Amino acid sequence: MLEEVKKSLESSPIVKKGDYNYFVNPISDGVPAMDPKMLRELSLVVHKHADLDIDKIVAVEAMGIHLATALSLATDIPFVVIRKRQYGLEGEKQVYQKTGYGSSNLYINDLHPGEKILLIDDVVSTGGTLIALIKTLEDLGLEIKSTVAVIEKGEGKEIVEKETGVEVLSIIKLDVIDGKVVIEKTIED
Ligand SMILES: O=P(O)(O)OC[C@H]1O[C@H](OP(=O)(O)OP(=O)(O)O)[C@H](O)[C@@H]1O
Ligand code: HPA
Repeated sequence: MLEEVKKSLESSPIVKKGDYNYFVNPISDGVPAMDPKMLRELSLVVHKHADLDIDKIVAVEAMGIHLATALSLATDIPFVVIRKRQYGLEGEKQVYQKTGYGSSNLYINDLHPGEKILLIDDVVSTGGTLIALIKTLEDLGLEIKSTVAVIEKGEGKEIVEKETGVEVLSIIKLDVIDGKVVIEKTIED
């Protein structure tokens, strides 16, 4: 399992965003094109390891959406997207997100106290995004049954777990070393 995913990640080009070494890959960017086999495989692995006793899958825009869609199709569980767009709907909650190379506001809609959720995103790196979201979702009274970051870059998972007390399920751990993606482990190893 995950051999194609590992190969694809290892061949990711690295681009600089300021000082930040940003890898470009189908999972995290949709560039180059995603092989559906790879997406199916990732969805299967999440399916196997995550707690799916949930009401909703919650995707983070933009690059959690395809992962949530694949999981939703495989499980028949509905998904909702935490958007970068503000709608001004009643109950909409704004969250400030800061990453290693930028920041923006995120907007939470259609999540209600007591609902059980799986939160999914493509990458955890500085942890800024997941920390802000987990804290807000808990304040809103949501029960986070699983938090999935398909790719764990550097110390992202530990940072989030230390700051929130919530476990992060990561499928592949990697780092960017000397201008290359180095895979450190996968959940299947
Ligand atoms: O752990 P962090 O340092 O917070 O980084 C992780 C976040 O960065 C990326 O999002 P980005 O804001 O680039 O948006 P995108 O999904 O629209 O590419 C990624 O999709 C995560 O949401
Ligand atoms: O290096 C990265 N590549 C793609 N997406 C990301 N999100 C945070 N860091 C990265």
